Amino acid sequence: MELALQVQSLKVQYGDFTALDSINLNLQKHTTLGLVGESGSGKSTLARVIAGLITPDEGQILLGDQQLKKKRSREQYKSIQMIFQNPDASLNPKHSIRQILAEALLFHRIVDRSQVEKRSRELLARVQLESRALDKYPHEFSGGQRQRIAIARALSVEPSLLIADEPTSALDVSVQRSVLDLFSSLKGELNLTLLFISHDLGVIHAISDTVAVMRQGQLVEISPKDQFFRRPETAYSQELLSAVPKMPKSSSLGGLYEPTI
Ligand SMILES: Nc1ncnc2c1ncn2[C@@H]1O[C@H](COP(=O)(O)OP(=O)(O)OP(=O)(O)O)[C@@H](O)[C@H]1O
Repeated sequence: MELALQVQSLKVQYGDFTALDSINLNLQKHTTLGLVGESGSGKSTLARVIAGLITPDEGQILLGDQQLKKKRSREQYKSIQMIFQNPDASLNPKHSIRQILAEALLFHRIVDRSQVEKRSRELLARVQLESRALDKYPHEFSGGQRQRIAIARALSVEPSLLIADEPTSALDVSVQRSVLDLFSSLKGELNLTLLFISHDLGVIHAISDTVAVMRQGQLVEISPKDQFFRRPETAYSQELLSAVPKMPKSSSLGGLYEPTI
């Protein structure tokens, strides 16, 4: 299997504090890596370094076989897109959805001007929104709809890696499931390579092929999903799993996972 991403000996300091320490990680193309770990363990920092929003103090990142330099090219920035917990982080409130999508499509030269409208409609259909959304502004949508628009914007530039950092945790419980289902269907339809961060092990179980566990700035386990949920390698992973309450299968996202230990 081909690698989409390689992270090698990555280190990030915030002043004297080491937020990431000796991180090594490979991500296979067209697979989903679920990243878990307690609050403050460094998950968002790792996501931001990979997306090029933070410069690491040491180590390197390869996208495909290309090493990403400190100053990335426009093409390299485009290739890694990020979905944030709060969709407003990537949606300009002063721009209509038509402008938001057109800007991304044209800036990265994905299509020429004559194709923008058609492609924008297709993108909205992908995230299960109607074309009339194009004339509206972000504040006219619910949180779940705004997250769908942020997903459409990220997909518009055809990234080779999509990073989703807690993309459902700011949403009402009632819409979390539908946004998660959208990720699952996009994953299949578009053959996405996805780095998915969540503190919710039910969500991680539903979406991941591989699970990576962070603790205090280090990666302490990387295992195939089934192995992680059946026989976690470390005592820390076991602790995370045993903290999940048992729920009936149909009750909620948490019910997607029933602990077996
Ligand atoms: N800009 C910053 N300056 C200083 N310290 C920071 C900065 N950003 C994050 N940190 C610290 O680095 C550590 C890792 O933070 P990070 O946000 O990566 O963790 P996380 O695992 O994503 O946490 P959460 O699940 O709560 O989002 C935390 O201790 C945090 O307080």
